[in-house]
Amino acid sequence: MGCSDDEHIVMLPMLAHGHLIPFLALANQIQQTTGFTVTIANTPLNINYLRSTTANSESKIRLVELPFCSTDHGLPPNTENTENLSLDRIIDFFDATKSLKTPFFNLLVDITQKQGKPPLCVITDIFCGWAVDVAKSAGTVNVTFTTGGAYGTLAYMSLWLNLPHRNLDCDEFNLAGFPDRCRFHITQLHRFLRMADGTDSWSRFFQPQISESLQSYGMLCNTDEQVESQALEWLRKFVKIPVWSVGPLLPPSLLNKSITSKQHSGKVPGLSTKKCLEWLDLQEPDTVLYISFGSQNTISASQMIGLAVGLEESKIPFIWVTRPPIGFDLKGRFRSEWLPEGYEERIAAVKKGLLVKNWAPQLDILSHESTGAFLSHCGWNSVMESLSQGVPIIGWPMAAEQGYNSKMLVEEMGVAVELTRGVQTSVEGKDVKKVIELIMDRRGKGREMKENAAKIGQQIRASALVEEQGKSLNDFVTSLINTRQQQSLPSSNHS
Ligand SMILES: O=c1ccn([C@@H]2O[C@H](COP(=O)(O)OP(=O)(O)O[C@H]3O[C@H](CO)[C@@H](O)[C@H](O)[C@H]3O)[C@@H](O)[C@H]2O)c(=O)[nH]1
Repeated sequence: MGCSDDEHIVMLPMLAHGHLIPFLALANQIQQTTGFTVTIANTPLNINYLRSTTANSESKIRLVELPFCSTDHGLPPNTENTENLSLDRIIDFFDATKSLKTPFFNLLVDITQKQGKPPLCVITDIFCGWAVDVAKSAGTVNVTFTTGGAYGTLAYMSLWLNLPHRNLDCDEFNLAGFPDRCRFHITQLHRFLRMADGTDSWSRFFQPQISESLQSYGMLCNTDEQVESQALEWLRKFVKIPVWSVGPLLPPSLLNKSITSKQHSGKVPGLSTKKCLEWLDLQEPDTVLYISFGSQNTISASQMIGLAVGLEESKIPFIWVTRPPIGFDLKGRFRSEWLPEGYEERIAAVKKGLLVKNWAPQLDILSHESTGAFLSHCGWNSVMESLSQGVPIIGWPMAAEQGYNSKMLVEEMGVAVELTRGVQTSVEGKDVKKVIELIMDRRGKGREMKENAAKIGQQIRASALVEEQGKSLNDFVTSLINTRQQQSLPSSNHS
């Protein structure tokens, strides 16, 4: 490869749970594959969080704090993460992250002085387009990392850069980067994107950050060449910079399918993990519906009632991660009045349902043999975790690129059915019951989805092995080193 292990790569994830974790997983892969020093920079509370998740592991990743004061930007004290921020404030928070520019530059200068050469590259989030210039000023290059998949990332970028839904009379439209057959629908767009016109605060943040990030040396995408071959082809054409697929970055515990409470993922299970696994052990294989909306989303109060009614009427066993509905403190106490009267007692009495407050051991649940389907907001990590276990999905996309992930799962992969979109729709018990019956049906459409998910699951588990991802990472690192060597040659050698 023509490289030495004294190389250094510096990473900067966006300040959000769904981004920190894939960055950490990528950092570990790079470290294991290349032996390079890898530093992750972020704000103090996020570094603390990363430190706590790596405390008992062998991780050799360096974690460096960058100063950030949320109140300087009119945000609540100690806001360093999108979690618990209302949607209206998220764009102010994203905007505030641009203040990391100077501390990040100073970190690169410091590393350069100590090592006698600049880092090989910096790997930053797709929302940190400003890092392209910072990397250049520090004598290195920026590589942009998308924590989403190829299809979702392409749709997200193209929509923000082109705003094709503006000035249209109909609700369906084509999108640059996709073939004509992939028609998009206005309801697949998040509320803020739907209203964006290029002058609003969301456009003013996303348009320059995305277009600047496309000036990077290359892009890393959290997906696999086999799983998203077509979408990767479209993405490469659109971004016009090299794209390396380095994913899906899944925890090793998911790579061996099917565990029960007796052979759980290795850690000593916490109380909630133990409870969930023991409950799952009581159920028949492939019968349980798992319901969760990721790390930071919840649904509206009326949707919660509709979902509860549908679950009860369908009579299937389920585990539901419940959070206070929209408008209430997400970390607050869950009140029984948010569910139909006597609900929790009734479902507990018939041992049909388990409500887990706020956070569940998702990986353990999805890899349990009793789990048969997942009602999900279609965040990319949830999608890959579910499919890696051959578990088909009921889509309920809410924000970010989730609507496009869901579209791909339904139209391209045949592994999902959509229940609804967003948090403003009305969800009726009978509609919930209908999609559950469809996905749990082990004949017809349900069986087809299950079989497709099983096939994709095999591909994902094979490609998520360290050696497989190592190939793509080696390729990426070799390209960086060759480019640096070519650039340091005397100019006469270029001619
Ligand atoms: O009760 C829970 C809920 C979530 N998780 C874990 O939290 C992660 C959630 O990630 P994801 O499904 O991607 O959802 P978000 O946290 O909402 O992810 C954000 O980041 C993703 C990656 O960029 C995007 O695809 C999403 O749209 C964006 O909302 C997964 O690893 C889950 O296993 C749990 O372990 N327990």
